[in-house]
Amino acid sequence: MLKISNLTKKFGGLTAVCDVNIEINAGTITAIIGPNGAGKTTFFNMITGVYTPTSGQIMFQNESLVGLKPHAVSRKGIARTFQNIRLFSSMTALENVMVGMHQHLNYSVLSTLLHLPTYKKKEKMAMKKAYKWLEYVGLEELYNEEAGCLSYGAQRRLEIARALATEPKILLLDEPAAGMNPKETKDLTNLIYQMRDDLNLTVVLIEHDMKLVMEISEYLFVLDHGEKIAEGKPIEIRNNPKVIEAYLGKSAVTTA
Ligand SMILES: Nc1ncnc2c1ncn2[C@@H]1O[C@H](COP(=O)(O)OP(=O)(O)OP(=O)(O)O)[C@@H](O)[C@H]1O
Repeated sequence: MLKISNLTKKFGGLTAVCDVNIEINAGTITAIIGPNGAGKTTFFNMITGVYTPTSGQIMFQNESLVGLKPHAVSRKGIARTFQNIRLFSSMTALENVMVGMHQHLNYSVLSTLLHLPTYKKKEKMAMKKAYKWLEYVGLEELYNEEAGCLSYGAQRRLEIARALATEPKILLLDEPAAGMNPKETKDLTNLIYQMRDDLNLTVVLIEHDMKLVMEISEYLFVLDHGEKIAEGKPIEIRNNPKVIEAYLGKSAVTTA
């Protein structure tokens, strides 16, 4: 579904992502892991059109994404959440999800300005759909609450609802469990399985919570200093000396 070849991103003299090759199959749950500064978010930013790669190719369902702006990538069916939650904090939960949908609703400028019946009808439909997504992530009772007043776990779920509202084929989650308590993390795990199974979604997550990653991922890619140092199933990654070294230093490998 997603084929990334020889992807590189340089920021001046720093190579944040270096010649990375990754393939992600439809309907899988995949994790991208690696120590801080390994290049994981930069990698997501290239897929989603935030950064243009210095070189390399990103093919999504046999179409190149390189050079597309974020809204165009989203229209192709790739949605994401952010490491630092990016909600409109003074808007309600429902309104935040509606924002996610608007790029898919084609209003003419005139119908928007004049609030013509077509505009009103589409807005009503959007509201219903947004509510459905809130229900899906278990936030329907909080639909009218300001996003900024929601608990941390609820805000992360709201970001997921907003991403789902764009009806993606692939969902990229950047540290979805960061700051969550164990109960919220467990609920998140169930939600990820549910999204894959009910919505046929391909899920790619960047995550530091190793327990979650090892439990949920079918396949993992490991980045370190911008390079892919390993890939495989959880059991292979857990025992890979290069991965242990990247996380814990060389001494951890020699003493293991
Ligand atoms: N816009 C930018 N300009 C310059 N350097 C950047 C930029 N974005 C990222 N970097 C650098 O690229 C490297 C990789 O950063 P990135 O955020 O992709 O790592 P990460 O694996 O997501 O880290 P973390 O787990 O801490 O979020 C880091 O050295 C970072 O400082």
